Amino acid sequence: MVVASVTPERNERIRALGIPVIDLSWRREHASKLIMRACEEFGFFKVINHGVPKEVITRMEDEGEEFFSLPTHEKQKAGPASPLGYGSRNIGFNGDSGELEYLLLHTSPVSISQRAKIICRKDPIKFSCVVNEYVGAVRQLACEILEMLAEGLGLGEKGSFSRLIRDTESDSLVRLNHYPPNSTTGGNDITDALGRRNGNKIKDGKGGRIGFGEHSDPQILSLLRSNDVDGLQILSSDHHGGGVWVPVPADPAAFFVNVGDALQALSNGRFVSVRHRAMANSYSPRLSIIFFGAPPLHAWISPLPEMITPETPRRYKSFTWAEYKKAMYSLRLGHNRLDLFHADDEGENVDFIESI
Ligand SMILES: C=C1C[C@]23C[C@@]1(O)CC[C@H]2[C@@]12CC[C@H](O)[C@@](C)(C(=O)O1)[C@H]2[C@@H]3C(=O)O
Ligand SMILES: O=C(O)CCC(=O)C(=O)O
Ligand SMILES: [Fe+2]
Repeated sequence: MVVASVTPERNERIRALGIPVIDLSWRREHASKLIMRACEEFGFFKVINHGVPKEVITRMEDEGEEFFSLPTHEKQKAGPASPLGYGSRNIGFNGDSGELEYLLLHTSPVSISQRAKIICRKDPIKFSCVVNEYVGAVRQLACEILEMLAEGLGLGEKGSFSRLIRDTESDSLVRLNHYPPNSTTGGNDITDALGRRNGNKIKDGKGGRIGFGEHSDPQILSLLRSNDVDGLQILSSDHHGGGVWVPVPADPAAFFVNVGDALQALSNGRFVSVRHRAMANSYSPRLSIIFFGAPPLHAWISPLPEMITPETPRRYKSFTWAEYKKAMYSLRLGHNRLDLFHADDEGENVDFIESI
């Protein structure tokens, strides 16, 4: 059986490097070329002039702030996250934790309206409207970016990627992460489901508090936006197979775009899913909102035929999104779960999936 690899402990290196910035008001072919390059080299870039209205963002951020400012016992009514709902410190089901609390929601309007009744008892209809409006605008931005990537690859069908997250049965998620300030500065602590306070700080190699540990996003494309508090870092690989953590300065006017594992598989490895994490080392609370664009559960993820050539043979097996989710929820946050679906491990991922 194949066992997914966990990235080994690194002697951590942190370096300020330039992050690709794409201005969506540029000429389309120019922007598309730069987006392609960013997805090939880093799997990460920042977009400005993205067209998501400021008011839509502000309304969503206000709902998040209002929810996280509720007393703990009120927030806990929307939890524990399983995986959807309110979570505090615990991430997933396999022992990962971080210095944060969060709300994880499915983006289907039916699911949002059901959750809204518990998350926002005061005005669930307003909460649903605000989230639906945000999701609609950000999904549209994700689709535009995916269509530019399809054009950049010269695919006959520009909707090859975007149709998966436009689908009404798309399994896309939206997550609000709240990282409280460092408690030694007098900030408000968070408690986990058992009421434990954050006494045991989760540290990186340099004494920083890890808010959300190293991982890649499993979906197709993630769009992250945060308030003006820093914390996000991406792992940039050097040419010796090592990596360096690159801090990403906060920019509330921008969206940060992550290539996810599913896009790496669809593009046969041409686009790389970026490993990233969030530090919670600040004096101010950090609020991030992430849209994870995903296919429907029954959709097949398979390298597109155009991406398989004699020079670039098939790297990944075909799998459904449901199979991938099953594998990911059985693994830890930091696992390289796409490793389980390499084309050269004939039949082995099937054993793995059947055994979980
Ligand atoms: C530990 C886990 C949490 C996670 C599911 C997983 O088993 C491995 C991937 C994690 C992740 C990272 C990106 C997103 O925040 C997330 C919602 C996702 O789709 O995969 C989380 C999962 C989660 O928190 O439920
Ligand atoms: O909150 C952040 O900045 C990053 C969180 C993240 O990577 C995630 O929720 O998948
Ligand atoms: Fe992430």
